[in-house]
Amino acid sequence: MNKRKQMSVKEMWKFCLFQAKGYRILPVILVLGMLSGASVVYINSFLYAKILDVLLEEKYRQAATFVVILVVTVMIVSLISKAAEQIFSHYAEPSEEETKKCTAKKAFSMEYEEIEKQETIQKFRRVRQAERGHGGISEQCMEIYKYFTCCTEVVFASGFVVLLLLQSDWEKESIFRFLISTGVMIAGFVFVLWLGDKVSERIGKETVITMHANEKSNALFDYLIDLIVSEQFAQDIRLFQLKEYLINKFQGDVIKKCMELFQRRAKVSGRGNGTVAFALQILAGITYVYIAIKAIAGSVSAGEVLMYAGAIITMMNSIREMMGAHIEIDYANEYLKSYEEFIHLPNMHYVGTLPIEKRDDNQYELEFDHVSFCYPGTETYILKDVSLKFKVGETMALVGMNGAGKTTLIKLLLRFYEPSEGKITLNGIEIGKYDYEEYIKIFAVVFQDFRLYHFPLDENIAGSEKVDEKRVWKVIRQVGLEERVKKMKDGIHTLLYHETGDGEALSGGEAQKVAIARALYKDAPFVILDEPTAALDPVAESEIYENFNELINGKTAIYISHWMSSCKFCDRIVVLEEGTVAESGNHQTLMEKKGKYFALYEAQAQYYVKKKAEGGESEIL
Ligand SMILES: Nc1ncnc2c1ncn2[C@@H]1O[C@H](COP(=O)(O)OP(=O)(O)OP(=O)(O)O)[C@@H](O)[C@H]1O
Repeated sequence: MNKRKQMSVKEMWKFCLFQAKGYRILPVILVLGMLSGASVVYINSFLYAKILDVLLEEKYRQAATFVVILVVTVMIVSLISKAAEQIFSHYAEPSEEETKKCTAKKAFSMEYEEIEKQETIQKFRRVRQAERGHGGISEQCMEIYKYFTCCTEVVFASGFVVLLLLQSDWEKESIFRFLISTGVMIAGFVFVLWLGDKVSERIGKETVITMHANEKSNALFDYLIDLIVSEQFAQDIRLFQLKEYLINKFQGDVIKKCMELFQRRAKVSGRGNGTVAFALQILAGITYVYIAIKAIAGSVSAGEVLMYAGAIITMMNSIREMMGAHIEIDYANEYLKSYEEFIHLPNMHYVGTLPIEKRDDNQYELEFDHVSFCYPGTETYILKDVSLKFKVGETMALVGMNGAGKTTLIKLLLRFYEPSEGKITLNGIEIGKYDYEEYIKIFAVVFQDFRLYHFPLDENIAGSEKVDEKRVWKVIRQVGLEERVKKMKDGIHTLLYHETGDGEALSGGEAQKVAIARALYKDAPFVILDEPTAALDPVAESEIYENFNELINGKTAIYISHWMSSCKFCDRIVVLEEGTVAESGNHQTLMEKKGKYFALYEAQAQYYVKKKAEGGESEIL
């Protein structure tokens, strides 16, 4: 494993200042909080010592005065410390939400190709994992705040130790003994601080290893939990009796390995913390002996014994807390690195800036010019030297066997991927040169594996919370869903499905109609329908075909289907075979040609033949 770079104190300070951007008061709050938080204990120790000393001297009035000073000072300083902490966390908290929003924004705006990559998924998981556990940005702020407070406490405690060392009665104590004991104490402190740093680094390393392993196991856990609540899988799990199989996955290797790492981390942490605690205890012992010697020699009073002992205990706690904070900071630092990396992942194809010319006549011409393509990381060409022109206002059917490359061709058109060879142009300009957001607006697409969101129906159709209700009703009517929607409990505002509340479920065909309605609502000049009627009943399907021209309303339409009779209404049919254009023409010419299209049509027709005149064509019902 590479040596990780720990966050230095300077970096921590810079981080706090970075967070304070826009809140100029924050560094002042930080310093005030640090000083007040660290001083409370020492004010206590100091004044207790004073009270004890004057009580022993039977100066009760003076003792009462010290008590009042103690109460008032501690109250004021504690209030300042708590207020500073609150203000700091108040400003740090929103930054957490901000990072979540930024992560989601980045993830949603990433190219499809990037989202498919394991590497990206892993980076995203890392960010999510850190957001879910420790390591968020606000937590980082609070840990740094805590770390600085502990450091200040240690500095104050060191001041007390120096005070203790200097409080010598030189007539009774030899300079030699003073130097030896001072040397031992300083060496002890330096050693404990060094040991604490090493141990926190080691535990930090283990934490990060565990965290990385936990990403995998969390991903698996999330998936398994999704399976439990998914209606889609609920049937299969019961029908195929997958209960045992899935329960075993909860105890699978990935999860076991993660548990082992958690145990190992606990061991390392237990051992490390134990060692530091032991070293601290020895150091405290030495210091107590030192204080006792001084007390016996009469160099320090009873109250001062109490004060120094209190300071030593506080310092031990501060060192322990400092270590804990350092581990958390280190861990959160790893998260922040992942976050930075993720947010700054470059966008590959979205670099184009040309605006799309707004045309009322929809004269947009798309062309595939000798396009070949293989998916990233593979060597098999899925499309080979495809040249195609999409004529304005034309309806074109794309047919071919499974895996012929039909959907791939559409994905290239939508810039989900870039062609490996050749180019795709819009009105003569390569599509990559256009601004992506504008480019994608000219397409309304229904994919075969479309998804509806578990949000209200109208928002699903409009793709926004701002809904033009008239238009929603229009497209609902066009796809034949009007009666169904009228029966829904909140009409077009009805929540779909159950994931985000008590929604209404749709049948597969109804969902497909909503997906088509969504495409129609977009009112884009290009309509792409990939197997748009696969889930529709025969009546709904024939209605869609009969009204197809009305539905697309003179737009350019690309239509993928395995149902050959539904291609007949298209102006042009393109047959893809193993990634190449095998044939192109209208139904009549292709049937007369008796080539691939004819073979596909006839293969289907034999089951649904209406009539077959001698030597003539069959007609699929
Ligand atoms: N993301 C991907 N990475 C690698 N290969 C892929 C990817 N997506 C699809 N393929 C491969 O590309 C080939 C063509 O797939 P495509 O989905 O374009 O076919 P299709 O003609 O639409 O098929 P169908 O009629 O079954 O929908 C398939 O062999 C498939 O395995």
